[in-house]
Amino acid sequence: MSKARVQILPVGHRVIFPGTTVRLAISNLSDYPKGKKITIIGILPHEESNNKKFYNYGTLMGIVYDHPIAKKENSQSNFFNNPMSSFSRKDSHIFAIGVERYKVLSMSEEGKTIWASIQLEKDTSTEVSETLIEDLRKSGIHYIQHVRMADPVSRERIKRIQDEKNISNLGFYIAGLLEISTAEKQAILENFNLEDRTNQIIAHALNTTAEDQIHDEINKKVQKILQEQLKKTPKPSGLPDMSEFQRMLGTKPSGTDSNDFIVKFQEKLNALQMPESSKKYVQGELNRLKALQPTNSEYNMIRNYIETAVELPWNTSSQDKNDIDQAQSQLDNDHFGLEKIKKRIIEYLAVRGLKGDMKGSILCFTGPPGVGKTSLGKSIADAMGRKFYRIALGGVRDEAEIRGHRRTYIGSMPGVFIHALKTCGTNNPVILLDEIDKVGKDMARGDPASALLEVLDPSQNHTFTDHYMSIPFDLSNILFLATSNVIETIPAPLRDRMEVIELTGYSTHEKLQIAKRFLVAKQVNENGIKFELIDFPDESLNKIILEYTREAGVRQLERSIGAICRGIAVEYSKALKSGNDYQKKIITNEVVEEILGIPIFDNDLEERLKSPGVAIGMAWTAYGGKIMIVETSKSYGSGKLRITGQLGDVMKESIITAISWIKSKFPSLVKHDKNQNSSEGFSQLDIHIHFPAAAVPKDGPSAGITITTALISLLTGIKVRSDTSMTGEISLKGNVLPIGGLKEKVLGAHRMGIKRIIIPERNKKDIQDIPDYVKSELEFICVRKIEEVLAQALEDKTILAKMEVDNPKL
Ligand SMILES: Nc1ncnc2c1ncn2[C@@H]1O[C@H](COP(=O)(O)OP(=O)(O)OP(=O)(O)O)[C@@H](O)[C@H]1O
Repeated sequence: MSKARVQILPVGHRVIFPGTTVRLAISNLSDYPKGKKITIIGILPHEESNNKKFYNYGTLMGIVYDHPIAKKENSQSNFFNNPMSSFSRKDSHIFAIGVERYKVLSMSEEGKTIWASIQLEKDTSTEVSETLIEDLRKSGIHYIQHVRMADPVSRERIKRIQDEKNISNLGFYIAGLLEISTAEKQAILENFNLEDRTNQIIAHALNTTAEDQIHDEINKKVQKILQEQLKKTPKPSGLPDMSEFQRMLGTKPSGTDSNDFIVKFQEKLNALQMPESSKKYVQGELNRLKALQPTNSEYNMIRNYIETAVELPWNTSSQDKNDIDQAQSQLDNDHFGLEKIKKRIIEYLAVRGLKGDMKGSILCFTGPPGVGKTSLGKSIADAMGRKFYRIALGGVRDEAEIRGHRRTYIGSMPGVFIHALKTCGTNNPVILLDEIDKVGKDMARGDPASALLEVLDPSQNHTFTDHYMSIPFDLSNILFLATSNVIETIPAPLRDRMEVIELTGYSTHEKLQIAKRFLVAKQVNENGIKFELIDFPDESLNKIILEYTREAGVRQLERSIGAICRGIAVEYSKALKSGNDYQKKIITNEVVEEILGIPIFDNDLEERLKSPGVAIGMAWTAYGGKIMIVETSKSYGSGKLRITGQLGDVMKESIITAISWIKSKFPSLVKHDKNQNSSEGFSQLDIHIHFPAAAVPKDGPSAGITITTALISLLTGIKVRSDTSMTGEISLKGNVLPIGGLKEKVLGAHRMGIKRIIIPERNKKDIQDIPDYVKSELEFICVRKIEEVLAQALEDKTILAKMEVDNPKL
């Protein structure tokens, strides 16, 4: 092997092959003058990861004057005959053509120039079959046609590939075109077995083509070439494994896992008991999958489809328990109280069990958050021995989320019901449609409510066809339940399909029982503490209920108990680590404050009603009933009325009505001291009426009597009782008119420690809906006229006598 000493031109991450021409940027052109002796340079690329480290093999280049692409073949053949015959220079670039590969023996730096003593290297084996040469040409042309076709010189390149007689140069030429990494190109350069290298180049050319997502047909050609290759050439050592190419191409040979899943799909499909027409459809898709190349854009989509289809529980169901006693004890074990609701659930389950189908209305648990709607659903599933799945409907705006996307859509998926069935693995789960009142109606993307209706309709749902699946699936074995916060916003056709079961908020007493019997145990367990090591006395649980939560349900209460348990868990694990004994921890009020911080709510109504002009009303909200304080104030002025607290129009009208009534009934009260003789009344005063929690919008007529009472209290200076709350609309004549949502309002007031409740006489009948333990702790005062309200609510009843004196005729 001939040795030489040459100047080295570092070329970064470029690998230049023998036989290829390149344009190189040169920093100092004068180093390469025409006719100067240095005419050969060594090109040595850096290793990709490290700019300082050169590869050991490079290509010896001759600098050429006439650019071979411009000067066509003559110059090139001249050059091959005599590399030093022609040189080119142009601006700060030179053109150079690769001649021979070399190995670096040693390197040295002299000033800015790098020198290396090198040894030229030739192929150790030069034997290649005609077919391999043909395959090389085909793969090169194929690569250009499908990856580099946009290049303006692609036709010349194809011609060159067709014409090149020197197989080594042909391979290097193709390798030079490939968009592969420096390391991969360098590996080709350093391969001195011609046949091996040729195979290597073919593999890269085909692999890159496949990566570029070319058409199916081309893949088939690729596959054919590879198969021929496999048959004709015994695998030389060092040649990458063909199956590896095929893996890269995504065309795995048989016997590998890509075929395994097809075989598995087929087996599963054969075993499935599903309608014949559906089976045929899935079989059709499976046949398509078998014929497709994995690189085809549809391949994965069809694969996912078949996977879903064969995994759906076409014929798998869980055995119903149908044991009413067991169902009753399951419900009792999971929930405190809720007797009426449990009774209705048991009836429902008994009827379902006898009829043997799931047709009939759907139970919809309605009520404030955290009152156990979801957990009742779970208990029902457990009682029946069925799987449970919750679908959060809140915010579903797109029909496709229910009915699935058509498969033409990229990233398409089945709808929530098919997904639920696949997850459950049985075709008769209990599916809870959570927050059915929040199902949006968005005309732009279909109507999810009507899609839902189809799912729930027993006359249609046995052939529910999800758009993604395209084949019907029988949903009639599913037991549907629903939850909602309010009934009013459930789309009417859906509401008609449901039997509404109302859950009201819990009283303080009930919350305490729920906490003691369920929540503490649950949280202690979830936080890894031993039950014997923690004691929650009633007093501290009550503290949490009253001072840290203000809710109808028990969600926040459960969270607070959880937070305390976590605090104790930290102490406990520290003690364990240091080997100390851990004494049973009693959660005193102090511990509660230590962990939860200072109390969030002060429930001292007495304090708030210390001055006249404040009265307690009651409001109904989707989150449960609550008390609503009305505050009023007066100042010298000109009859201005200011109302704050985000009130709706109806509520504002109540204020006007209240003022009119006061003006007509109480002329002397509204006269201001400053001008005793004026008959203008309010005209001497500015009145401000405020409803705290200003950020929450409020509306409705039921605050009428509360506003009137607050104003009378303000004008007379007589305080309103702090143990009394009220609700009722007021008419201009001072009649108290009935209101809605009494039960929730009363429960809300009861939670806040109210003892007396003033309600319209015509709402008396609603008292029966209020649980007995709440009734037993409350005094209900039913009224017809506002005068009765005042007599009951104000601390001093003499106001009534004053009214009569003031205006006996009215
Ligand atoms: N009566 C009860 N007895 C025992 N635990 C209860 C009772 N009511 C509620 N819980 C518990 O309170 C927590 C909250 O209940 P759940 O999640 O079922 O409320 P929800 O009414 O479904 O609320 P949302 O409307 O926000 O979904 C659960 O841990 C549940 O077990």
